Amino acid sequence: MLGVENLTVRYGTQVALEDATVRFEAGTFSAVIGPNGAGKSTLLKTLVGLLPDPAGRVRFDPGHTAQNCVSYVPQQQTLDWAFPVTVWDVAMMGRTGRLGWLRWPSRGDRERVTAALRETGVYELRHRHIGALSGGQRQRVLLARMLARDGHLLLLDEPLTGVDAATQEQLMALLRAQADKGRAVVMVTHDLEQARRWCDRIILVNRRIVADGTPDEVYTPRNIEATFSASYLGHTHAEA
Ligand SMILES: Nc1ncnc2c1ncn2[C@@H]1O[C@H](COP(=O)(O)OP(=O)(O)OP(=O)(O)O)[C@@H](O)[C@H]1O
Repeated sequence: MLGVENLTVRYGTQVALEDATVRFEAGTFSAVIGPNGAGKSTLLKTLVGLLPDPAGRVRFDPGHTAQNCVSYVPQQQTLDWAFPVTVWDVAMMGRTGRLGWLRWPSRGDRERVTAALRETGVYELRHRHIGALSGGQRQRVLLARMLARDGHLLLLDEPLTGVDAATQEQLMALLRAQADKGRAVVMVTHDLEQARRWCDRIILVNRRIVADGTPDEVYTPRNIEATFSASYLGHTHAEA
């Protein structure tokens, strides 16, 4: 459905991602896993068109574009939760593409948003200001916006962060169901165990793609060490 070929992304002189080739298929739930600074968010942002791709390494199947098929859920902490809008407004952005009334929502839009808010369990909170939500509720609202958009490819950057165990289970089941309905779901996560339980496919990243396959294929001591060891040592020194 969508892939990158030999993708290298630099911020100035720093290489965030090097020679990455990966393809995401319909009906599959993939986890992108790696240490802090490994280039995971960079991969998602390139797929969704938020970073320039001068070499044209992002490839969609015919008829698909980032605009018509991708739903992207950024990291929660990158958003401005003080913005004066309600839960309903944010979910409606999934339909209209923006806040405000530049495009008046149709009845179909309102029905889709209602269904998405019910599916994620925040319909009762629809009139509430987004600043007055807990971390888990915020994540549900972002998922509602994603569902309302009806994309074929769902990209989520650390959806489990700041979410309690019971809510994590619900979110994972919801994403699994989306993949089972034929969507391609891609989640960045630090949680190796949740990824093993719910995902078909694991992609280990540490500036390069270290491994790509089923959890059993990918979770070998050698791959885990190649992905995490150097960075963990680096963090330990930095924090000491
Ligand atoms: N806008 C930017 N300008 C400069 N450097 C950046 C920018 N965004 C990311 N980087 C750097 O690129 C590298 C990869 O960052 P990225 O956010 O993709 O990592 P990540 O794997 O998502 O990390 P984390 O798990 O901490 O969210 C890091 O070294 C980061 O400091």
